[in-house]
Amino acid sequence: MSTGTVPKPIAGASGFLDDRLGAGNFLKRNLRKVFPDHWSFLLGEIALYSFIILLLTGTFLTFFFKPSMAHVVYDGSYEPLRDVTMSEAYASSLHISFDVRGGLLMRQMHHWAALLFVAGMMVHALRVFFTGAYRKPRELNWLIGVLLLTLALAEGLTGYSLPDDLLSGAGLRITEGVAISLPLVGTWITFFLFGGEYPGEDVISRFYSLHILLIPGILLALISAHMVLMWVQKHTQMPGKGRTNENVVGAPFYPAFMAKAGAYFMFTFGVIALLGTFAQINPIWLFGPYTPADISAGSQPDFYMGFLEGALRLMPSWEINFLGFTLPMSVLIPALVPMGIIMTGLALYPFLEQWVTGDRSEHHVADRPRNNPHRTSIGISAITFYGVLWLLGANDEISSVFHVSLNWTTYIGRGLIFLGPLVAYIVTYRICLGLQRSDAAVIGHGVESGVIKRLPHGEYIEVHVPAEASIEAHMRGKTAVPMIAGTDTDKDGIPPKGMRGPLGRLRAKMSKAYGGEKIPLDDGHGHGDEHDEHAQVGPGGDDRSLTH
Ligand code: HEM
Ligand code: HEM
Repeated sequence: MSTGTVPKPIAGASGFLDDRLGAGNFLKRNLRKVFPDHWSFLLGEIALYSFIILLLTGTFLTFFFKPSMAHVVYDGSYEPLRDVTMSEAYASSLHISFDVRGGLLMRQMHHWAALLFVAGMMVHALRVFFTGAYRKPRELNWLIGVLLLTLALAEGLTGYSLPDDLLSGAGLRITEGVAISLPLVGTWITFFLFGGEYPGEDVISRFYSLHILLIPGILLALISAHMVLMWVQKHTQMPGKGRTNENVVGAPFYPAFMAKAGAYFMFTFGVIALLGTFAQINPIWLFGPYTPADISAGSQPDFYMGFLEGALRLMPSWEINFLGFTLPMSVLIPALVPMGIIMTGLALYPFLEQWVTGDRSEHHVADRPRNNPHRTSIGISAITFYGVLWLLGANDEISSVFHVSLNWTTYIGRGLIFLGPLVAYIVTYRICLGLQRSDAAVIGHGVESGVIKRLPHGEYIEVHVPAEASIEAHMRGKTAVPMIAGTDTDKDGIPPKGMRGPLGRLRAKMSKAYGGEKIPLDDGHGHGDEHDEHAQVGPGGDDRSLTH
């Protein structure tokens, strides 16, 4: 949607392009495109800008990093490791850290940007999830997002394996353990990845190709597709005054949004530069080179790998021996199940929700999380599941800092992994309903004005006034969660098509539950409604009904 007259700079630029490419109208239309405004829409931008910084700092690192496992004797300026034999990869990472001007800053900025990239992406995905912004027509962009998240984890893993110090070696060792545990293809994959027996001489150069070429290339292509789709489909907007499924209320891309985005990029850059300057990250020189025989104490992966590490630590040591083959469930289950549950669950969610609700309409106004309590509870349950695994990834630290036995952290973790999501679901559900009731109370009774009034019979009440129009419009932007129509049986007792058989019955039940809770906004049964303190009285003292 475009607004107002075309500003001079756009007219100039579009005239120039029109004369040469005939693309003036395209530019005019798109530069005036309206973007809605909400703080949570900035989360995706954090991921975007961190990615740009990763490309810039990563390119700098490639000038000096040597992806080779050939042995060299270190003769750089870091005294404690002088004359130690190590791989060229490790020696070059030390060289970057101590002898290349600005090298350590670039390494640290690269690492911090990687953390911010994944963290930004995660909270962005949560924002999209909790507001239901993945619904039609944005399912494709959601799927691209899930792919981006998976690739980012692979990019991080290949990245922090590159320096070939003791810490990255510990990560590689786990990667090898997981790969070799795969039934049938495990040994082959491991030999392919490591170029023979672990650790071999090839893995760093292979990870290097993946890390600087293949994965960033795919990431770049997918991020571009993600942005184009977002542009074409338009952004969702939060409910509010005048906002409907048919319009977009906000500021035009040029100049308002562009200025904001530019400033926000600078801000992200500044934060990463400050972190890179002042907060040490991955001090590879502390632990020395990787040798398979050494075990590093206190080694922790980057935060985004913590959940897989936790899953490994949580799992009992089960294995199945069959016809001379061993299936190490203690590695296989933690490697495949959490990743499988979380990523597959994420990818399928929009389609499952569509199947359950039967809702095939387009949604351009986002939901407030409280207004879809089941979705919100499922999301918080998933976060709890992930969080327990993540915490368990650091159970050695928890054990030593809090002086509890390591075994107990594991036992408690094993209980929490089942119990935690359940409790989280119930609590979140109640909180959502409570928040809906409080909205209903505001709409039904207005907000406290601070004015105390004495009634003729002596009672004191606080006068309530209508909430600000914009707040009320925000609260009223609530659409009921649909249910499949006709879940009931017909006169012969036969359920409608698509609802027959065990799966159909399950679908009908889920549909009823998912769309079932209804707290009307004007139900007037907000908190403490029976008391007069909620009397609907205007500021002037007249009795005034606020029911709309
Ligand atoms: C074109 C893009 C990229 C290039 C050219 C690049 C290049 C590099 C190079 C050469 C290193 C080894 C340097 C060293 O460790 O001293 C490295 C390390 C690393 N990369 Fe990247 N990278 C890119 C993108 C990414 C992305 C998207 C991520 C994040 C998910 C990432 C995460 C990491 C991590 C965690 C390290 C370890 C840093 C450290 O040693 O502390 N990289 N990268
Ligand atoms: C490299 C990582 C990513 C980047 C750079 C990125 C960037 C963005 C940006 C800038 C927007 C528009 C502003 C906003 O809504 O925040 C957006 C929208 C969107 N993103 Fe992402 N995103 C990434 C990953 C993801 C992931 C992991 C998911 C989901 C699993 C996802 C799903 C979506 C969806 C569905 C929209 C449209 C939302 C709407 O219109 O309200 N994105 N993305």
